[in-house]
Parts: sequence; structure tokens; C-alpha cells
Amino acid sequence: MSLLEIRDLAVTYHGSRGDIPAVRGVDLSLAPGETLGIAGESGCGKSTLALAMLRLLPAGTTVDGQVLVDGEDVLGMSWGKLRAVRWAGASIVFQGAMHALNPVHRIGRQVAEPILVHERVGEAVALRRAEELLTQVGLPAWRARSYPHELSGGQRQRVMIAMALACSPRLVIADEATTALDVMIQAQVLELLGRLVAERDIALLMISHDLSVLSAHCRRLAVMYAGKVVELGPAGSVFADPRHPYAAALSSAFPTVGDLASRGRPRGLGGDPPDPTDIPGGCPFHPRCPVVLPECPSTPVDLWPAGSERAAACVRVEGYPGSGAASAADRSEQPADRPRSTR
Ligand SMILES: Nc1ncnc2c1ncn2[C@@H]1O[C@H](COP(=O)(O)OP(=O)(O)OP(=O)(O)O)[C@@H](O)[C@H]1O
Repeated sequence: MSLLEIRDLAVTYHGSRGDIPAVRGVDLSLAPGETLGIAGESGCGKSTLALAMLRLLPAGTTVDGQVLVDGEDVLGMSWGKLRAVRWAGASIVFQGAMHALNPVHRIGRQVAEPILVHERVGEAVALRRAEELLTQVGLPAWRARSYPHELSGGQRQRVMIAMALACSPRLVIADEATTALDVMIQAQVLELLGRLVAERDIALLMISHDLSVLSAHCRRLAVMYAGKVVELGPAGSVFADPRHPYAAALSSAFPTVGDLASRGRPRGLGGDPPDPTDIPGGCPFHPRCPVVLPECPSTPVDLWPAGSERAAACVRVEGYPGSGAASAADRSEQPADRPRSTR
């Protein structure tokens, strides 16, 4: 059985601009110990998806679908049960640890807090466990007596990871967990997170706008656009040989050193993601798509099998239903500046 099963999840905020459909029917699953990356530009719904999974969205937000953790629907469960799931089942690491940590409490107490709340142990035991966790994330045990302002950004993010692991969850959600850190520290913290989840057989759902970071740390990748998953597959294949033109654009925006040597500077993607209150019909990516076909504005797109363990929501995927208007020649045509296949 999957550890996490998201079925047809849809989230609509109700703001001053009207209804904002931030997530529009997402299906994803994660096996125990598996790593899945979620990529996409700012505003495509990644954080909303993460918040919905643990019911952390603002009151009044409409959420439809199911989020099954170990077969139980988080969206329908009692608050008591939800509290247990939030730390022991699945925990979340956000970016911006300075704001998440309480400035007036010592680090040790904050890491011990979820242990005290969720497990029947005394304060001394919880504090000892907190010190152990700090050493596991590469901080000396004496840091338990420090306050958040005495730590660097990278150290604080390590504390957040220690907190997320405190109650031995089976799933960790890392939402842009290292984006605010400089590149060297980011690499260290990501490596640490990857090692800890692998050692403990924890499933990891990592959210980032950076496809190259995700492909280095995750086995599978989901690329989101305008509230939907538009490509899903093994990370290496999605990064190196994307099937959806949007995934291809993201991939070329985050080249590897080898890519730079062979292809020169990365090319950006023109235009902006659509306003969620006014999402284009057919494929929502069509106004920005470099390989758009005449049928794209009118053909609804959903994920369609696109190779081993792969799926993409594009009419160019072989056998895509309702895409008969495109000739075989159209389909094989690639723009000169796009080196990667979007078949
Ligand atoms: N509390 C909220 N109320 C109204 N609209 C919101 C709220 N939170 C997010 N949105 C809108 O929902 C859409 C998706 O936002 P979300 O933060 O999930 O995207 P994201 O991909 O995580 O982007 P980022 O990386 O910038 O956080 C955006 O259009 C955003 O403006």
C-alpha cells in the first residue's frame, strides 16, 4: 500500500480577487521510503498542495479530493487523529526557519516540544532526545541551550530538520527548505536531509522551483503548472529527456555543468504563468509553449502514459486522445533552440 495517496485534490482560495483555484485535480502517490520532488514556477500551487496535505490551509479555503496517509483520509479525520498524523505520520520543513522558531525559547526545548506532546516521556528524556537529534543533524549537543538568534541560517534550518524528525515520521515534506540559504550550505543541508531520510527509510516529498536540485535528491519528479501535474516520471529521465514542453523549459533553465559546456547559456521561458483566476482553456501552457499546435487551445490535457513509469499532459505525447489534428510531421518538429525531446 502507498504511504501517501493524493486523489483528485483541488484547492480553491476565496480572496478579494474572487475564487483562486490554486490546485486543480492532482493525483500523486508515494511509497514508504520513496523520494518525490515537486517542481514548478512560483504560483503553480506547490505550497498549497503541501499545506493541504496536512490541513494547514487558512480557514474558509475549499478543499476537495482525498489525501490518504496509510490509507486514512487526512481531510476527513478528527482533530485528535490529525494531531498525531502531523508529527508521527508526516512532518513538514518550511523555508525561513527564523520565523518558524520561537525566538524566546532555547533550541533544545523547541526540538523536545513535539516529543513531549506526542509521546509519554518526561522532560529530561525529551531534552536528551533533542540533543541526540541535534548531533544527528551535525550540531553540537550544547546548541540545545542556544537561542535561535545565536545560530546561522544553515544551523537554524538543521534545527528545523531535527524537529521534523523528532517523532520519527514516515513522511517528511520539505517545502523550499533550503531556498533561503547560500548554495554551499544549501547543498550540505540537502545532503544531510537525504541521508537521514534514507537511513530511517522515511519517504520524502521535496518541493522546489529548482529542477536540478530535485533531480539530484529525488527518485521521481512531478512538474506542476497552473495547479496541475503536467509531467511525472523518474527524476533522471524527466530532467534529461522531458516529455512536456514546460518541463523542457524548466530543465533548460537549470542546466548541469555538462549542459553549459555543450549548449552554452540557458534560455529562459518567455511570459508568466497564468493568473489563477483566468486560466487559458485547453492546455493552460499553450500561450507560452514554443511548440504549440493548432489544437492546443481547445484540447483538454491530462496526464497520459509517456514511456516507462512516465506520464505527461501534452497532446504531443504519442497516442494522446483528441490530438488527431497534428500531422506526424508536426509532432516530430522541434524548435531549433530546444535541444531536448518533448515527444
Ligand atoms: N492564502 C491565500 N489566499 C489567496 N490566494 C493564495 C493564498 N496562498 C496562495 N494563494 C495563491 O494560490 C496560487 C498558488 O500559490 P502557491 O503558494 O501554492 O504556489 P507555489 O508554487 O508554492 O509558489 P511559491 O513558490 O511562490 O510559494 C498563487 O496564485 C497564490 O497567489
